[in-house]
Amino acid sequence: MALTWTHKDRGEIRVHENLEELSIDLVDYIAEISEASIKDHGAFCIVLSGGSLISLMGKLTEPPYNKIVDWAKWYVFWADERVVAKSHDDSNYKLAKDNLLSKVNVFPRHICSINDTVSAEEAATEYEFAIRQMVRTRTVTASDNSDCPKFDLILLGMGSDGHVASLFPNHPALEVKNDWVTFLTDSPKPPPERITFTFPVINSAANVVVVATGESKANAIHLAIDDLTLPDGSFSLPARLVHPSNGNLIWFMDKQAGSELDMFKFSE
Ligand SMILES: O=C(O)[C@H](O)[C@@H](O)[C@H](O)[C@H](O)COP(=O)(O)O
Repeated sequence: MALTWTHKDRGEIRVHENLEELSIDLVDYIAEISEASIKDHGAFCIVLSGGSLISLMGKLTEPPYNKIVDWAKWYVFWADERVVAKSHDDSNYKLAKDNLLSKVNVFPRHICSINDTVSAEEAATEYEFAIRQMVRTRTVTASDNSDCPKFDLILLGMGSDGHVASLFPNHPALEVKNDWVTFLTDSPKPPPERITFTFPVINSAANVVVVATGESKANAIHLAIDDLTLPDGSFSLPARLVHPSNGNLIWFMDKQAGSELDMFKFSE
């Protein structure tokens, strides 16, 4: 049984017994937001990340989800991407294509991945331009209160250092305000060249999910959710900067990742 609660300003927290239970809850939630978005504006604009998130979404390729989700209305984006060839094992696009997108009926033209033949800087510029065109043509909804897209759902993994997308602790990319997509050539986690959505875009989404599993994430989850004063400011913990201004935030985790949360400790 999951332990769930709503934190006064950190959104909803769902701590699951195991990965099986977490993945069922996650795909149920994705299917629900997909249906609601399509009913509301005829499309579902979903943003993926890399890491274990993709295997946790695997049940979407199985019954009943593969039959009930309206894949033709999906538009797929990435919160971050490694600047490598799309055929490279490090590519987040390849990870999602091999394990998810090739198994369902999303139109290839609705899959918005980066240009893998240019530099990180050019790839970021082109990716932002492509998204701006999609906002202009209203495929992607515009935010009501910022100059940003309002994605229906942004799915983020979280590293044990608290990074989300390719926004790493104390990196200047955390402070980018005027670009939707920025680039790194010095990522502390390899590969070094990446593009990433910036916080203004993440925090303009209608729904944001952070997924964290395993004991190595427990301290970062505690620092991101519980009311703590961080010794060197919140820039040391990117996950703490996930704060949708006008949207919902849900944290999906297993009990290992949630084991240092105040609420989880009190409930034991
Ligand atoms: O680009 C990357 O290096 C990864 O995509 C990374 O950002 C990942 O999302 C987190 O580290 C969580 O990964 P796990 O869920 O596999 O721990």
